[in-house]
Amino acid sequence: MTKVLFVVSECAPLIKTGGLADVAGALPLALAAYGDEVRVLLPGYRAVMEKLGKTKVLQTYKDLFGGSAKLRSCTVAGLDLLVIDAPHLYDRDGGIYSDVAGEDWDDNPERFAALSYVAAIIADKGAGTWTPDIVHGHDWQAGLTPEYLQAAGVDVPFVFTVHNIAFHGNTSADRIAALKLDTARFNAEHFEFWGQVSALKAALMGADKITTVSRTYAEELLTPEFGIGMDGVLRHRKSDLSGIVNGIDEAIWNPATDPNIKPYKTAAGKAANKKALQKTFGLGTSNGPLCVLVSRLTEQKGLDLLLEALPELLKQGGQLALLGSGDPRLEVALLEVAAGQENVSVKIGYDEALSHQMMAGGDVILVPSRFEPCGLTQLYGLRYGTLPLVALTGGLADTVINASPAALARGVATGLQFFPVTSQALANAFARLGGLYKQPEVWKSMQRNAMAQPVGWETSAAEYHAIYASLI
Ligand SMILES: Nc1ncnc2c1ncn2[C@@H]1O[C@H](COP(=O)(O)OP(=O)(O)O[C@H]2O[C@H](CO)[C@@H](O)[C@H](O)[C@H]2O)[C@@H](O)[C@H]1O
Repeated sequence: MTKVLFVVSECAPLIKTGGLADVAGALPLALAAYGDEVRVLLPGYRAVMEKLGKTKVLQTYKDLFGGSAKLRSCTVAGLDLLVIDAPHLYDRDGGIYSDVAGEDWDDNPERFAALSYVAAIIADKGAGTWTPDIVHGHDWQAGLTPEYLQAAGVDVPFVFTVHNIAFHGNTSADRIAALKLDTARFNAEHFEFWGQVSALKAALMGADKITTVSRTYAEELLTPEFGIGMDGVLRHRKSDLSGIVNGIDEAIWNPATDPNIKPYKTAAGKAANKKALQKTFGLGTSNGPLCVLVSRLTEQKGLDLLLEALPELLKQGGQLALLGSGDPRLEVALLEVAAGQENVSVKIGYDEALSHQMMAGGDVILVPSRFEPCGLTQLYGLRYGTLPLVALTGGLADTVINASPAALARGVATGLQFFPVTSQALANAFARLGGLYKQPEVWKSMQRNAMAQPVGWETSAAEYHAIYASLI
């Protein structure tokens, strides 16, 4: 049994802004099946503290980056949590990374340095009677952990997973002392990146093993196009880098038992959900496929490509129901298109229950991302018989079997992929989609394939387990 400390800035069902939280909430439970014991170290944001119930105080810190703090332990939804109760860092209005106006918190470097700093204390002194054999950090928020481990002289292996390389956690060099970092290590071998402090670089240089969330993305990361400045560092660490595809929590995402929908065991049960979804989105009926999209609205997700290719979908009789929030300009652009099209409906906001209803009621889940380390919504789609139409990139390349003539002839297709990732290629894919939708037998067989594809955590949890075992 390996004891693993997850260090992560969000974790479902306590706090979620995106896929990172899903992974942090589901992987510990999947690892338990392999005998690994995971505790999740998480900042005590106001929304988290409200959900904790009874906790036990394991440690107190007089001065954790500007104020006193406590480490609390408790169990929520089967997850063993270690929560940093530090009101000066985490108890505030607004989002977990940004204020009410959407601006990043000025003290984000300190807020997440504190997370990494406490991780090193736990690796050193334990939390109660529990001491980790491995520390496993996720994304830049956990990135300074190896620096603090090193400073404390703690020799616990550190595994780092890249969920999204686009966020570097950079800050100016004049904060080195405030972040309790060692000036002597402000160099290219450690946490310096183009004259700045980079939490991501610290992790990539300091980790014993680096993983990312699909095999294709692990290869893409080595190229300038996808490495977003870190490709050189990653090429340097190539022998320690691997890709492990994400799974989904099959208990929460199960069309046969999902409390948010009219449950179904075969794709035939989707019809009633489609009707309900059209009503929710104010859409009429149509003879084409109902496409759904659930996403953070950022440049990464390719919404602009979708807007350009949309006329072809509508020409095929298709409909679009979209749920998302993020970039205000994208929000406005999407709402404007929806206002002028009876077959397009957009809801701005974050709505977990509605996202389930969209998986159940949609014919197609769209993921036109420019880059996608893994992607989770296409996996939900597969499980719900909602065929993914995705860009051929990252995890989308690894999890969807394109309806090519060969795949159709062999009866193995589960969705559609388009490449290059351009609006023209997406429009072509919509034309292909229209053709497939008009062939009910082909469509039904693709739905059966999709629903039969394994999308759980078993295989991937075994791969993480093997990495931990290789380090101790
Ligand atoms: N408005 C909304 N309402 C309700 N639910 C919403 C929502 N917007 C997004 N979601 C949910 O948030 C999650 C998004 O996860 P993704 O993996 O698709 O992308 P994300 O870029 O956040 O994750 C990053 O990390 C994950 C985890 O490793 C990688 O899969 C991914 O490629 C990488 O970019 C899904 O569970 C989705 O349903």
